[in-house]
Amino acid sequence: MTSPASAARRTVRVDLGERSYDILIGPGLIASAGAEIGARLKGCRIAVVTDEHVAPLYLEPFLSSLADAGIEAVSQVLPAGEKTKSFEHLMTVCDAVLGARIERGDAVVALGGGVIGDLTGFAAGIVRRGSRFIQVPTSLLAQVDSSVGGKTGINSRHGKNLIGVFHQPDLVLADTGVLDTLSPREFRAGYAEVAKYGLIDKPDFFAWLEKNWRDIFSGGEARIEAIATSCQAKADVVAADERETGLRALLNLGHTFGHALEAATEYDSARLVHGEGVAIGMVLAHQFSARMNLASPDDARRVEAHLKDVGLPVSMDAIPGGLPPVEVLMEAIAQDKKVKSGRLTFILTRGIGQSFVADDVPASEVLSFLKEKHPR
Ligand SMILES: NC(=O)c1ccc[n+]([C@@H]2O[C@H](COP(=O)([O-])OP(=O)(O)OC[C@H]3O[C@@H](n4cnc5c(N)ncnc54)[C@H](O)[C@@H]3O)[C@@H](O)[C@H]2O)c1
Ligand SMILES: O=C(O)C(=O)C[C@@H](O)[C@H](O)[C@H](O)COP(=O)(O)O
Ligand SMILES: [Zn+2]
Repeated sequence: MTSPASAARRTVRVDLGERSYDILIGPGLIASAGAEIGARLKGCRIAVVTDEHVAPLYLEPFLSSLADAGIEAVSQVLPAGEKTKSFEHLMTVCDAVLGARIERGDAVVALGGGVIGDLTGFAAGIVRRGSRFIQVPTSLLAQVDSSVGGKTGINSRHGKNLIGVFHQPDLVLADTGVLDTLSPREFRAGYAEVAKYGLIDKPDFFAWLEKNWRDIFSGGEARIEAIATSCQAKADVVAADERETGLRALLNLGHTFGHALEAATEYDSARLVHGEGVAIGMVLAHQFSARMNLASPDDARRVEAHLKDVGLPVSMDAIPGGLPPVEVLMEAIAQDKKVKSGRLTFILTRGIGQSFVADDVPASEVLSFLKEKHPR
């Protein structure tokens, strides 16, 4: 794969019939948000939801871009971090949207990372039985993954993302300029989801990442190329299987283990964030595939080496503060949304870029594998 000639704005279309939408990718999109939104959603008012880290950096520029385009807006700022994906904050967002008399034809905007996107999208999906929704993702993770595809929701004490709806956005504005203020830890976490697309079914993209990841971290054309490639990969899967009846489950590579680890660390972002859980989960998925004689252990070592190179955690013992016993992880795994008739479904692999959906994975095998890997 070669780098593009210029870092100009890119557009990826998510093809879903009457619910199709564009993902605009490039620098300066917050400054031109008013014009982009005004051109598509004529005469709408807007409720913007953001978090306390993003608000001081980007709320005012976003609101003034709307004001310049003659769009009236209200805003709601929430605490940052995974714990915000809760009923309490869902209620706050619904109250703010209704209190501002945002109508169905108006729009609810998520300005922030995946936490704000998932929560706000859920609120937009249920307020007035479905309101228009715009994603303005500000983290790498949100730009390459969570802002696309319409999965929205909150966490439950029974597990991650267990309460939510599918609700597609009408537009995604991914301003790549804002990624310069993201912490290195959060940038790395988002990178795990970028690498995921290579590991699912794009071995050439994974090899390109192994070579070019430093350029992605430092910004410029390689970063935009990686974001656009990721969005296109996700858009293709979502267009083929919007509601995860089959193929879309591939996007869950590393997530069955990762979500169990997030639940086990009580969604404490100081200990583990989603992308870190996915990084550890993808290494575990490759190691488990090797243990089941589906793939070579060399592939698992290659995945581990690359994620370690970029500075991501690659094993459970990298999680600070210890973990509950394996049986607790197994309980979270049993609540995974891919479980069918009580049988576990995992995304396993035959090698780099050869992932597949494995139904009916024996729980006993998973348990003994996790016992080997658990730091105790
Ligand atoms: N719906 C989906 O398809 C999907 C896909 C992947 C992940 N997710 C969800 O997304 C969430 C993780 O998203 P995330 O990694 O963006 O976490 P996040 O929303 O917590 O954002 C990470 C941190 O970065 C801060 N931040 C965001 N943008 C910033 C910027 N430009 N400058 C400075 N700070 C900034 C945030 O305030 C936060 O502290 C998880 O809840 C995960 O389950 C959903
Ligand atoms: O969009 C999807 O489909 C995904 O699985 C993307 C994942 O990266 C994301 O973390 C998603 O929220 C997980 O979905 P879930 O259904 O396992 O909760
Ligand atoms: Zn994810």
